[in-house]
Amino acid sequence: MVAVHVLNGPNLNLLGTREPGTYGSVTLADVEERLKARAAAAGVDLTFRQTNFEGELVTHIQQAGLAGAGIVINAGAYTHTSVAIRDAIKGVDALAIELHVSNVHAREEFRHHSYMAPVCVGVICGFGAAGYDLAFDAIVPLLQKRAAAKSAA
Ligand SMILES: O=C1C[C@@](O)(C(=O)O)C[C@@H](O)[C@@H]1O
Repeated sequence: MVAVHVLNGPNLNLLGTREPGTYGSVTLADVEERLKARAAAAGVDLTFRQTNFEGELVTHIQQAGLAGAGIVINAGAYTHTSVAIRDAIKGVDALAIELHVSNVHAREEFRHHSYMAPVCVGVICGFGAAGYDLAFDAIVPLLQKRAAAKSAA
């Protein structure tokens, strides 16, 4: 069974009430519930986490990567500031997708740069909370392919 860890960084616990014009009205609990149903239907082991602390997010990445899980990560503002988060993804050789609810490229200049993007498989942004579903649908076949290649080796 493939495993996916959906990791959320600072302020994402406020999704649904925080700047609704930018982030929409869907809450993180709504997203978690939807993804859990999706994962159960697809036979995927899903872990869903949120933290406001950079070091804790690093630990969550390490735990996911070392367990061989794929990572969907919305690191929030740490995307634009954190070398530690990039190093964690790289350090455990994680298969990761960077996710943003908003289109960061249509926003302030400081949101255009991501420390994580070069160590992720790809980036999904600008599709609102539906981006979580898109990322889940994108990462599962990659993990299945990786698992099949490992068992054939
Ligand atoms: O906290 C966030 C949320 C965000 O990651 C998004 O999901 O659109 C975009 C970031 O720039 C911002 O700091």
